[in-house]
Amino acid sequence: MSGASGKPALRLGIAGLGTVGVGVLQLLRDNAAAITARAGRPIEVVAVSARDRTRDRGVDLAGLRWHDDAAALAGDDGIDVVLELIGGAEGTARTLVESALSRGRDVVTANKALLALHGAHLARIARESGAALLFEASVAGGIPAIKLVREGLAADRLLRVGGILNGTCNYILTTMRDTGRDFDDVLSEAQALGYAEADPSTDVDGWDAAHKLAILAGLAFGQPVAFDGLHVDGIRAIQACDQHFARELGYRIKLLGTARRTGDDAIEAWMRPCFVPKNAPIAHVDGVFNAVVTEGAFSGPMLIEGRGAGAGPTASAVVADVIDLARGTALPVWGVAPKAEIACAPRSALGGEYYLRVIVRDRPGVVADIAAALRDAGVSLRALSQHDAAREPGGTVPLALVTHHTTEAAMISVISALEALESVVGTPLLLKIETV
Ligand SMILES: NC(=O)C1=CN([C@@H]2O[C@H](COP(=O)(O)OP(=O)(O)OC[C@H]3O[C@@H](n4cnc5c(N)ncnc54)[C@H](OP(=O)(O)O)[C@@H]3O)[C@@H](O)[C@H]2O)C=CC1
Ligand SMILES: N[C@@H](CCO)C(=O)O
Repeated sequence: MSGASGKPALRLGIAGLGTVGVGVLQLLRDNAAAITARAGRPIEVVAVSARDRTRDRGVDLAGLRWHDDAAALAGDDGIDVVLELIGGAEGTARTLVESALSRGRDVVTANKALLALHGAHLARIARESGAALLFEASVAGGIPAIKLVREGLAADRLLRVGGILNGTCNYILTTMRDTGRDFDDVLSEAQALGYAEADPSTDVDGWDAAHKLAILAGLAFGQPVAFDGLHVDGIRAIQACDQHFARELGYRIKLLGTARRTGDDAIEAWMRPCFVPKNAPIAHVDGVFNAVVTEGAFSGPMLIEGRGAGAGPTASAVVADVIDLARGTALPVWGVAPKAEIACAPRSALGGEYYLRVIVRDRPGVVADIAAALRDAGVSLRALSQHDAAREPGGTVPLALVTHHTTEAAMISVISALEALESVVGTPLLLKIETV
């Protein structure tokens, strides 16, 4: 088939017919005329694959070739572009993408784990074969984060990228803040509402957001980031008392990612819950919303907020990539010719102001012991607060400490010293204070 332009249709093969795959089919059908006009040619789905052929997916699959083995889409010569919408850094998704790229077939994917862990390798395959690999949907769903960093800011020297990159965590932290409820309780609600997976660890332990941060950092700094050096903390340790202290001290708690240039060939990158000043724009990105933050030497600071997940927003990003391919626009994976991976600074090299929450047995001398641990590590205190209403029947009570600027190495040594004290219960919680 060819369109009014006389150009042949771009033929798609879709692997994965879940939330995103079905969303793409629906978007391509519902918005076909506008998409054809923008792409300059028709876009046609010709083949699909998923695990269960018999499942009713609420979309009409009549006339589409079905592949039981998704990896076979890579060798289907009736396809111009493979859409990998299965997920996972290994297994069928990886095999399919590698195989399609090495045959010179263009690939569009929403798979952040695959890009974060194997992006350098995939970029090499794509470069050798001349295939394009596009992944707009892999970061922050419907927000055009990749286009912002790789194209919109292509002329700039980016100093920092990051943001709130996981809607599940942002929903949980926002609900904990607004209701005073505990993490486990709100997580169960998020699962019931379909925001969090039955196994929520990829989201709540910070990995999903860290994958997205690694991709943004790779684009911002023009070379893939060695993912195993990225410092990742999730939100499981946040308690209702931490939300209380945040409010009292003038902050909000956000799972925040930052990758920052620290030298010509050096970056720091971390994904962790942080205190952010309550008046900062990012403090008001709430619920399931995501925000992408950039800071350029020329463009200055920027924040874009939007929906980071769901069928519609994610499909919009996937199809935008398809339109680019239909127009003949495709850039190198990391925006420049492939380079070696860049390492992140170790955690001990990080620094800043910190919030430290300690559960203590409330008796004379406890604060003196804590002050001694801070003194011994050379850490200066800015504020101290006790949450008396949260006193447990056994006499334990949460204490919050806010430090002046110090090193993370010093805070790690403070925590070790505190854990050795008989008057300290459990593991203290350390959160970075980030002024974004
Ligand atoms: N959901 C979202 O909001 C977002 C998702 N993404 C990413 O998009 C991708 C897809 O996510 P999502 O749609 O939510 O996932 P789903 O779990 O909803 O769907 C996954 C699909 O992949 C199919 N599948 C699984 N294993 C295989 C296999 N071995 N061979 C063929 N098909 C297989 C499943 O088949 P079957 O249906 O038969 O079981 C299912 O149709 C992931 O990389 C995800 O991280 C990115 C941004 C947002
Ligand atoms: N699970 C992710 C969406 C997929 O990227 C989130 O909660 O933001």
